[in-house]
Amino acid sequence: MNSLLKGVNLYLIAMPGSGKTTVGRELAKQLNYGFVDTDVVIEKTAGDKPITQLFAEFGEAAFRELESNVLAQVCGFTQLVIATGGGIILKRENWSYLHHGLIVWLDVPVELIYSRLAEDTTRPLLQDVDPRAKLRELLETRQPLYAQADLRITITEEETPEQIATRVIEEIPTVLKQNIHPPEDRSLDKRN
Ligand SMILES: Nc1ncnc2c1ncn2[C@@H]1O[C@H](COP(=O)(O)OP(=O)(O)O)[C@@H](O)[C@H]1O
Ligand SMILES: O=C(O)C1=C[C@@H](OP(=O)(O)O)[C@@H](O)[C@H](O)C1
Ligand SMILES: [Mg+2]
Repeated sequence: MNSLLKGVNLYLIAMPGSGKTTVGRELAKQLNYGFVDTDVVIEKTAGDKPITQLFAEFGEAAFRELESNVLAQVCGFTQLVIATGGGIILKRENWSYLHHGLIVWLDVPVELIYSRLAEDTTRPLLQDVDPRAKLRELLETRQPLYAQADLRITITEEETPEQIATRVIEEIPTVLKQNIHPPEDRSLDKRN
């Protein structure tokens, strides 16, 4: 699979709590790829400030700016699995970066996300009086955007991160895009 992908990055998109970070780490291991989590890079860039603090101090718009900057940097590298933040799909400019690689949507039912994140305080957008309703509301706006992924992986409750990663890898050949060039081809593009 690694040779079939030829270094092309995988970008995981999905609702918060869908397992982008967890499955992404496992995917990288199975593919012998590097792993990057855009949220972690954002926190480091901001001097090790947690995402919740960045939202509280500077607001969501400032966070989104940082997120786009990080994505732009990361997509210059190859052989990476990139776990994005759930809202990365909101900005049109981000799609031009995501399309440098193969985009995978981890489609997880709201109820399963809710059960996973019930005790979690690290997702500022879900610190709501009714997090279940908030999740539904977020999904309603975002679903058409997530649906623009190259590959949709519908996830059930029983699957471990390892099993999901294996399934992603098995499905990649069905969607390898003609227009995705392995990194070594990019210089040829410039000459033509
Ligand atoms: N396949 C899975 N089975 C059980 N728990 C999972 C699975 N994937 C993720 N989780 C758990 O769900 C929570 C959210 O996962 P995370 O990887 O942080 O999601 P995201 O990065 O999409 O927000 C974490 O507590 C994680 O351990
Ligand atoms: O859905 C969102 O808008 C967000 C998701 C979070 O990442 P995860 O999807 O990894 O939870 C993080 O980027 C931030 O809290 C905003
Ligand atoms: Mg994450």
